[in-house]
Amino acid sequence: MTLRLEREFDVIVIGAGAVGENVADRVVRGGLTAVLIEAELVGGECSYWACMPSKALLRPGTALHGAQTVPGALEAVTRTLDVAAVLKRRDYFTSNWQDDGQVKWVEDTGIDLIRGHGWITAPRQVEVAGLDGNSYALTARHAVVVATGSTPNQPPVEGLQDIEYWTTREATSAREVPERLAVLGGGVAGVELAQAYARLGAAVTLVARGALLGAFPEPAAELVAAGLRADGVDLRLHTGTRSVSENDDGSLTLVLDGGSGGGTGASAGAAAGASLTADKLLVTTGRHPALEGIGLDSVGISAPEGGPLRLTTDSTGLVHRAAENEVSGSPWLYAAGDAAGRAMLTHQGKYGARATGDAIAARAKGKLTGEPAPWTGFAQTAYDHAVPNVVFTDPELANVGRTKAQAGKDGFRASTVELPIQVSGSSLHAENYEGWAQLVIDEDRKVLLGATFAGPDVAELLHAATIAIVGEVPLDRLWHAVPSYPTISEVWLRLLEAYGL
Ligand SMILES: Cc1cc2nc3c(=O)[nH]c(=O)nc-3n(C[C@H](O)[C@H](O)[C@H](O)COP(=O)(O)OP(=O)(O)OC[C@H]3O[C@@H](n4cnc5c(N)ncnc54)[C@H](O)[C@@H]3O)c2cc1C
Ligand SMILES: NC(=O)c1ccc[n+]([C@@H]2O[C@H](COP(=O)([O-])OP(=O)(O)OC[C@H]3O[C@@H](n4cnc5c(N)ncnc54)[C@H](O)[C@@H]3O)[C@@H](O)[C@H]2O)c1
Repeated sequence: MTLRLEREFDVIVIGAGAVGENVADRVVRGGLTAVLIEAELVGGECSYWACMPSKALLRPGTALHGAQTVPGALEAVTRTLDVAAVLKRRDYFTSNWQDDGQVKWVEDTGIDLIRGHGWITAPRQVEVAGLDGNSYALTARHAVVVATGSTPNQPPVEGLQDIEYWTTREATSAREVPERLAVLGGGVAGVELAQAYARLGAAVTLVARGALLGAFPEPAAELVAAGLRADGVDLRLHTGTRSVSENDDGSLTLVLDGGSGGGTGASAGAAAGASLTADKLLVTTGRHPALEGIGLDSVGISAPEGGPLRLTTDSTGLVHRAAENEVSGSPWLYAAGDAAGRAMLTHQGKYGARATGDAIAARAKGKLTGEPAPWTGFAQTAYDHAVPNVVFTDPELANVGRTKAQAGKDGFRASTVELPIQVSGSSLHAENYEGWAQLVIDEDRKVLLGATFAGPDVAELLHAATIAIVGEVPLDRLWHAVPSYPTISEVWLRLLEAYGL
């Protein structure tokens, strides 16, 4: 029998990904009740089809290659990757796509969970079509949080809608390695998965309409491109994809628009009019916030004429323009994580979630009115200054804060200092270590605005830069932060010397 159940909570969170979980955790810590609504697996994309499985697929190849770059260890490497063992370890990190562990955490934390699809019907009202067959009419005493994540973009390639292709979900959960894999899109997901599959034995071709990793400084992206090429990835850059069709044997043929043909490294083009045949096609052309079908129109939020449906939020995650959401009255609608459409990264989404959860609890208790001051616990100030990004390829690319171009656009008088990474630590780390580092400096305040590192195992260097940017540490004080000898961090000293200290 189907039941209609009416229930009331302080806070309703739609979406139990990493971000929704963190919002709910913080409001419960703040003394409120919370319910998570989840249509699929508790833990969301990151745990099952994104961060965890993709990194589990990449790490064994990086470890093996790392050993191969150190004489003494190199001689001990006698085999290639054990594909079955790699996939088994990936399955372990995704808990075999079972969410019991995360559900237990939710229960132990004192958060309620309703499995089903949720949508907003009016201010503070949420309807859920429960997976148990029941329907739920929920009322939020204080807040509703949209933490519904994001959805892959489908590029306008003729024939794509008629074939079965891989999104990152299929690529991160595959049980077999295809013989030939075509990857469409030269962003973060594309390069990571291209390298993972190349190292697992697939013949990989990556087609990108622009440069590889175009959002990052070119010398850093060039190093990643060289790493992919060394693994046999065929990079077709500055190359459009006109159409795709399925052949009688089930393989797929892509007709390419042809590239510029010019350039080297991360920006080399493909021959015009080329085609390529593969067994699987992975499409990684970006993602957009998952906001369709969640009832935003019922509270006055709809897509602008001819444009996509997007939310804008204040520094606590409060959604602008939602009915009855004005800060001076009683705000109730928030968005966090990928759904909020800022940086689509787990760590950044969770940071936002902590601030949103704390702000909701503080407002409920009358401890917060209006917008909080920057850098207080309720404000997501770091989104504007220091979003850390790591591309987990081999070599790695790690970047935080502003590039020089972004700094200029934001009105800073910025300069850069950059160097190849050639320090005692790096030469001990690997034979022929190749890396690159750049600092972006605010010339008026003499503090860091951004930093980029590329090279084997540089990801762990990034947090030092994040701390320096968030702390607005003056360069002449940074001079006293002495890097240990011999580590790759010695590049910090070299960069400051090159700047003139
Ligand atoms: C291949 C890949 C690799 C990545 N690797 C990294 C990485 O290494 N590091 C990193 O920081 N980021 C990485 N990301 C990004 C990261 O996965 C996302 O930023 C993160 O998952 C966002 O978390 P979220 O909670 O906002 O959304 P999600 O994890 O997508 O969770 C949203 C949840 O809401 C549920 N939901 C949606 N609509 C409804 C509804 N109406 N009712 C009920 N439930 C609903 C969904 O089922 C889902 O479980 C990667 C992304 C991809 C695609
Ligand atoms: N290590 C990590 O943190 C990590 C790893 C993977 C994904 N992610 C996140 O997941 C999100 C999605 O990753 P992604 O790589 O799909 O997005 P992305 O935005 O990084 O890259 C998308 C790429 O697709 C290209 N593209 C867009 N439209 C196209 C079209 N019509 N035809 C051809 N190419 C087109 C873009 O030029 C770009 O190179 C990103 O926000 C990223 O931050 C993070």
